[in-house]
Amino acid sequence: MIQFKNVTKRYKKSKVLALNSLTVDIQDNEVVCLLGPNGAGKTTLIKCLTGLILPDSGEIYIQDENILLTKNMYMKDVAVVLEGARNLYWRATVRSNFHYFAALKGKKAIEVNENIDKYSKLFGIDEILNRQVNTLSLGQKQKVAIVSSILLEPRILILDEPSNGLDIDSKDMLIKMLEKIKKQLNTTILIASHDSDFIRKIVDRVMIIHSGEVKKILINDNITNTLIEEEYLKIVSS
Ligand SMILES: Nc1ncnc2c1ncn2[C@@H]1O[C@H](COP(=O)(O)OP(=O)(O)OP(=O)(O)O)[C@@H](O)[C@H]1O
Repeated sequence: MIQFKNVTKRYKKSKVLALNSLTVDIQDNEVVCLLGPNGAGKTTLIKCLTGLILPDSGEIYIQDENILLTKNMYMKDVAVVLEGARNLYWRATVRSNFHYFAALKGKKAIEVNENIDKYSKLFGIDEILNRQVNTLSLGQKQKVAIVSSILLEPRILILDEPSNGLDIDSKDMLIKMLEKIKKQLNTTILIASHDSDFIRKIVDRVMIIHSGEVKKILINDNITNTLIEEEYLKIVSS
């Protein structure tokens, strides 16, 4: 379980209170969407969870371990896929990217080759392993970015606007891919997205964030686009 307990972050330069005593739990193997307007605090929350910034106060737990005290949890357990596959080197091949990012987490090529084969086959990218990333379509890049992030089988996967720019087929492919990751790797998946149609097809819960607080949690029990949008507008305009 991931637990945010009274997490507060005020940026010194802008003096903006980006997280305001935010408290929320995310269960193991759950797919959760963070939905909120620009400036709501979604990226700040993700940055705190990945160790890129430290909150001013509060606690963040992964499996009962306070990660603000034991920073080694970040590298091992949390993987992030940035928007637009920005976490790939576009001039390198797919395989070189996999080796490079595994090396950053302390793994030699020989230690990840088995997982490269396994996950490339599972997600249908084995044919493009030797292609340079900049020759791939956006949908293929997104697949590669996700496979790169799960090679070391993280406990938590965070995706920032993963459906941006994808056509209907590629979005369906992404949904199937995330379902497989959830099922086969038991990963907890956190998605920041504004795409309500994509969200309703994949998530267990939607957390609506505004002014650095979780204002509402919707459980995905036959949730509709309209319901997500209505609840969102109610909170944003209140
Ligand atoms: N490095 C920074 N320095 C100063 N202020 C910042 C910084 N990063 C974010 N902020 C401010 O903190 C608030 C929350 O920003 P954050 O990026 O977390 O929002 P967000 O919900 O991710 O927005 P978006 O949907 O636009 O990405 C905003 O008012 C933003 O201007």
